[in-house]
Amino acid sequence: MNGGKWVDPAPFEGVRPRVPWWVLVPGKAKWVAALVALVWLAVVGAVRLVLIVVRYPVVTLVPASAVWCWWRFGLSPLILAMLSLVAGLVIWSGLGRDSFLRHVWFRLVTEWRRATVYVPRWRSVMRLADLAKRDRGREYRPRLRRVRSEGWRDRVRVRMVPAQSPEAWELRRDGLAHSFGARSCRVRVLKPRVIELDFVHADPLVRPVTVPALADGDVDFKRVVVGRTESGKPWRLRLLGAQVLVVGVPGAGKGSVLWSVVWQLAPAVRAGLVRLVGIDPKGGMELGQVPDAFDRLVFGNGADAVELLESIAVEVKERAARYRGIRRLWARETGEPLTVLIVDELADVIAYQPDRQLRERAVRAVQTITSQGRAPGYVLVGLVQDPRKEVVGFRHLFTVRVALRLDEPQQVDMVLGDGVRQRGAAAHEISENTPGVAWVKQDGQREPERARAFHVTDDDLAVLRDFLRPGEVRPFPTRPDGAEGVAA
Ligand SMILES: Nc1ncnc2c1ncn2[C@@H]1O[C@H](COP(=O)(O)OP(=O)(O)OP(=O)(O)O)[C@@H](O)[C@H]1O
Repeated sequence: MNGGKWVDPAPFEGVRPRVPWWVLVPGKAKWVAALVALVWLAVVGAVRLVLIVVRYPVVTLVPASAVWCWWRFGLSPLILAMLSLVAGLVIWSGLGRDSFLRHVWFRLVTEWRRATVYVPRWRSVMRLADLAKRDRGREYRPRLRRVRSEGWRDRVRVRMVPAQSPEAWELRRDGLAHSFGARSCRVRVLKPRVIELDFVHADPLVRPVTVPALADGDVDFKRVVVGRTESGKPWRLRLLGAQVLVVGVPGAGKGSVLWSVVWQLAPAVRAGLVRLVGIDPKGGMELGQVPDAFDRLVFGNGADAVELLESIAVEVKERAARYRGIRRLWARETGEPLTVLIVDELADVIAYQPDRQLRERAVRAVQTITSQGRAPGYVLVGLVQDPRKEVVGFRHLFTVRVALRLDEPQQVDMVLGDGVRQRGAAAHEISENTPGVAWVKQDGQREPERARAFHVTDDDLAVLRDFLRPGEVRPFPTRPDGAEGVAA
């Protein structure tokens, strides 16, 4: 009222207070919900803690035990315990270097590198490499999962963000390697959305691999050991049911792959289970070193070589016809030897032969052997320097491809197939100082493997010659009871 006159009050302009939704929940339910949330947080926290302790025991358990020991017993017992621990580790490293490295040293390096390299740099590298994405204000960043150091490489597991493909990582391999202080980086797919990055710090194949002792014994033709892979496992080369192409520039070590195969097959050759046939267009410089290993051997790339190829192609067809409907793959029960045809410098026979007719006959025979020889037990191991299409036009018929040192990156694609170089198979970067090192790709296996063939020295070849002396070679096993058919 103002002098008896009504004045409207000013409208209320205050902001109506907004209360969170849970304030409206009845009191009892609120307490129950809070309790459930607390228990949930405690469980998640405990699980995470256990995971951290299991994954990184050194940086968690050692300081925790030290603090407990100090608190419980005092400083002197702690120092004594530490000294005993160090002494124990030194003795362990002396007695069992490998187990010490695996269980102690590499674990330490793992935890050190995770804490000092990967965790601190991860976020910024992901952003700068364009591997983290933003959508409606939210950042999607690849998750850094388990890290495992093996001395020469760090294996870093990553969970990709949605809609990301491994190719996005393969394209950034070099940048990632530089960012994390590694010499190179390779990408492997583990399962959907999870990949593993190999950050390589050193080459574990710098030292030559010596051949094992020659001894009679069974040879598994699907897994013939011809060297060592970079993870320290035997390099197993499939021969049975495969055709093998070995490519490398001069001096890359093709000879060592060839002789590693012969070395491992030698007991089977002596037992008559394997028949080696060889063509050496270089006049016998290579295969002529152990001529007794071969059932038939031709030096040169002329008519003799072509006739040999044609006779093998005829055998392939004849054996395939006999096996048809009875067996799908050669086995020793057939009583017939597995035939391994080794052609050193295949291009000399099928591409560089100046006589067109001879060349075409050789190509036809080699194509027959590679395309039909798998089931009846005929394996071609072909070695070439130049993988171009004009030289080997039917590379796809070789199911196992070995790329030793090559000159150009394009040659790697030619030998190993498209996309394999992108995953890290850099055969063109193999050092001249490590002959025998190769990238191997087998059909049906996504990831290529890096390995080094045995170093078969002249002395080893002398041992091989001795082992395969003619007197020692037994006759090929005849078919059971001279039967025409083949046992199933
Ligand atoms: N696996 C290996 N480990 C260590 N040294 C090797 C290995 N393979 C080859 N070498 C060495 O590298 C050199 C060249 O090897 P090799 O003659 O086998 O190469 P290549 O590719 O067959 O060459 P070319 O095409 O000229 O015949 C040789 O001195 C050999 O001793």
